[in-house]
Amino acid sequence: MSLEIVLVYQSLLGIYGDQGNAMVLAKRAEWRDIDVRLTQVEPGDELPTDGDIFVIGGGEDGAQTSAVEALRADGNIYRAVDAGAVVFGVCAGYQILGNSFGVGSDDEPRQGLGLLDITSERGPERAVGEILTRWNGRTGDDAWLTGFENHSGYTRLGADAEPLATVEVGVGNGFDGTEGAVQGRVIGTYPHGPVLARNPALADHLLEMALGTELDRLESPEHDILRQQRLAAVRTS
Ligand SMILES: NC(=O)CC[C@H](N)C(=O)O
Repeated sequence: MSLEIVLVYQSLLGIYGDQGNAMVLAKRAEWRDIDVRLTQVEPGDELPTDGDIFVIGGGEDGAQTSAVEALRADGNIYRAVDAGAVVFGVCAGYQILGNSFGVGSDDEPRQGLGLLDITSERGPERAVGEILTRWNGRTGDDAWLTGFENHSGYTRLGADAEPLATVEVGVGNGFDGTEGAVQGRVIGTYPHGPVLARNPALADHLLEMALGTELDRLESPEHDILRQQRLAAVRTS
């Protein structure tokens, strides 16, 4: 089995450490003896149309506008999604996957990529802090998702997108107690952390979607302890 992970536009969307999501995906695949290639693309480079998982991170309002313009001009993200790629966007990377986002200096809605049926606009107050959600459709300990959020934009879901999770602590999408969105193989979420380091089951879910096969669980007691610490911290905050 082989897998290409594509880390998109670190120069624009690299300030929240979400590149760690690409590293977590690569490591968890490697630990299972999957042949992994991690490709970084910057504005001006063409995105590979045959990438398996595209990872997009958080960034500032202006940078996310530049990123969406470059991605639209490139166009290959659409070809990759049509070919079955998984796309995972965090915060600004989540908002730009939607139909529009209005979080710039003038709050004017900017056109998104339209890969998720969501719209984002400035919320009543900036959401900053630890977030705890329950992953919809999952049970057990893996269903708890933790991270930290830091965003002004709040997000409404349209009919074609399903929420990823339900908020227990924090703001998430902001309007209705939901967090993140899923539409086919495109997933967006607000938490940083990196979120896939905090929530390995979500990382494995992306790998399984991309590979089209179920993966064996990886035993990692250190990660389990770290995860329990993060869960305890947010529950008592
Ligand atoms: N952390 C982020 O990526 C922030 C995204 C966006 N600029 C907002 O404030 O909503």
